[in-house]
Amino acid sequence: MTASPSIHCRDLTLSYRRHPAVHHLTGTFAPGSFTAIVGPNGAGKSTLLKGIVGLVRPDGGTIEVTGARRSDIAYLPQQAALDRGFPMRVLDLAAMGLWRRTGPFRRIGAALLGEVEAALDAVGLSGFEDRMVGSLSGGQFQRALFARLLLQDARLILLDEPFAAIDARTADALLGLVGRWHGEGRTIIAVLHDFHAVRQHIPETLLIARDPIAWGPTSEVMTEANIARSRGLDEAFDTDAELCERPAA
Ligand SMILES: Nc1ncnc2c1ncn2[C@@H]1O[C@H](COP(=O)(O)OP(=O)(O)OP(=O)(O)O)[C@@H](O)[C@H]1O
Repeated sequence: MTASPSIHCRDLTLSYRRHPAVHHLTGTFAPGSFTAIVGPNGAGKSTLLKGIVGLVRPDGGTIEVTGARRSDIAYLPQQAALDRGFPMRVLDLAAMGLWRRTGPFRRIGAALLGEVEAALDAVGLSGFEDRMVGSLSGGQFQRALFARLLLQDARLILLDEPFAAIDARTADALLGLVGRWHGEGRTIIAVLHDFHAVRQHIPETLLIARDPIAWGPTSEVMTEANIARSRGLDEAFDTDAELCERPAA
């Protein structure tokens, strides 16, 4: 396996129409680290992931991804951002994860088909291959997306609320899968709202409320004092707020 990717943020500000959603963030997602991004609604968590994949450009500071090309990042957006109406079988959705290896519009042979079936089996979706994605429940759809991630075999994986609106058993199964990816040396970042799961399973945490509150080992970051501070900055994004005039460090 190649070296694990890392991400360096230096005085990073990400904004919408110059109103900052992520404000002066400095720190590193280390190679092979597994980090939760936690914070109140509107704290800039999704925006930070979008910044890492290049969907939102910094208007202050920098983000540097080392050890992976942006096109090689596996990024799972929030479910709400995904269109499930597209007529596609579960098998085809999962097989999209092979895109880097097969290129677009190539038929997949028996060996790769076996890999797709194995990935669906790993997420508990054996027997669902020919179902249309629109007919799946929310949790089954999430499992299918994880099968696609498995096949993508990326070294850098970004997950935006991957366990929202799914039952505890499915969340546990998928969290176990993510834990295995971490064990394989992949670098993983997950936006999560379940503090209990974060404390139990995720070694590193970035707590953010537009401005960074704390970043480091989860037990040091997820203190009552830090969480209270983040709540104090709740809904920090305000379209009437002053534009960010603080010069980059
Ligand atoms: N496309 C956009 N245009 C304008 N403002 C946006 C856009 N996307 C997000 N914002 C604003 O930026 C701020 C940060 O949003 P973001 O989605 O990053 O928050 P979040 O921490 O992921 O929140 P949640 O927990 O509610 O998903 C919010 O106040 C949001 O309203």
